[in-house]
Amino acid sequence: MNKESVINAYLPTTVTPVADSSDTQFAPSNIALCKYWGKRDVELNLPVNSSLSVSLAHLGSRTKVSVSDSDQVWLNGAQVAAGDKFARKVIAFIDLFRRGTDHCVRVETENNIPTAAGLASSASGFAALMLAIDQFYGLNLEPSVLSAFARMGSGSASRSLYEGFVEWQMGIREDGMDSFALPLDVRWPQLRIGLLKVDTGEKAVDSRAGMNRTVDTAHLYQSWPLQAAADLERLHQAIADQSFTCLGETAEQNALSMHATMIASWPPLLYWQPDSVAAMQTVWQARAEGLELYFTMDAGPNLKLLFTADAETAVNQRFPGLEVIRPFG
Ligand SMILES: Nc1ncnc2c1ncn2[C@@H]1O[C@H](COP(=O)(O)OP(=O)(O)OP(=O)(O)O)[C@@H](O)[C@H]1O
Ligand SMILES: C[C@@](O)(CCOP(=O)(O)OP(=O)(O)O)CC(=O)O
Repeated sequence: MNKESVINAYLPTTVTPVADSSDTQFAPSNIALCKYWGKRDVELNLPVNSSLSVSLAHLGSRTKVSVSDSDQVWLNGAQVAAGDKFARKVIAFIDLFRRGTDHCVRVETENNIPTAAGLASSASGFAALMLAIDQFYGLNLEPSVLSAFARMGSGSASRSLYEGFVEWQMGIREDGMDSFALPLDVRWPQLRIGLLKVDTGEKAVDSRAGMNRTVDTAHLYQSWPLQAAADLERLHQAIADQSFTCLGETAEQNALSMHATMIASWPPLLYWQPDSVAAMQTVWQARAEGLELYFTMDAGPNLKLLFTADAETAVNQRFPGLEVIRPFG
């Protein structure tokens, strides 16, 4: 099944831009505590496993779509060349929705997180774009449909439609319309996330290519779906009990297990840099000294530290200048 045929079933045959649709739409970035790693359908971004994330509050993408004389994509105030991969992906996504009409669009987007550095810019980017498209064409789609459509842009974008804890159910349908995310009705005001930026340059192998390479070449990947299912269950329990130890241990082991499958692929994929490993060792040393501090990492060299409000001063002493996010305000 392709994206067009899935979307056709949910949209009118032609869509027209709404006259005064000039609002900018915001979507937060998110960091998975149980990762999405591997697809059962590459075209629709249908995952092998369900995943669970926490959104990064004010960090994310702001996007606006308007009518223009030519198709244009602007990122952080600069026009992106039409042939650039970034622009091509954005316009290809717009094309899924503007069938039957001949207008051109100007897409303006701002990321207040580094782009393509393993800090989940694709998640907030496609979620904000989906919200902007929904408004631009006056579609008024339900959140679950917005999430499923955003997933076709980038899997992790399905979770960036919401604040707080979010679960993306893998679903079983062939068209993937049961594969969308929903927020968890639980808050954890003491939770803190520290962004430890080791390198914010664009990574050589993006998540999509890294994920496909792992599924195709790593025998170790066979153990991943079981690990992810068990971790998801443990995270639900940890969140229900507000047990930070269980949350931190599960998230860290989940991230390291994902990285183990990457390292076991061919050619090998190692997103870590020496400073990433040094930071992990500092976290482990801090824990050995009694500080409740854990980390998670996506497909990149940067760490996201997990801790609670009472540990903030001690964490800052070990990681001076750390950018700290309060996901629940
Ligand atoms: N504001 C945005 N609007 C639309 N698309 C975006 C936006 N920001 C990023 N993207 C898309 O996301 C891609 C980067 O995704 P990639 O998965 O490589 O990195 P990441 O999302 O930063 O890292 P990860 O998903 O591993 O945490 C960009 O090349 C672009 O296609
Ligand atoms: C490691 C991850 O960040 C992978 C994210 O992958 P993407 O959502 O960027 O992949 P595509 O669906 O191919 O666009 C884990 C996660 O966010 O769950």
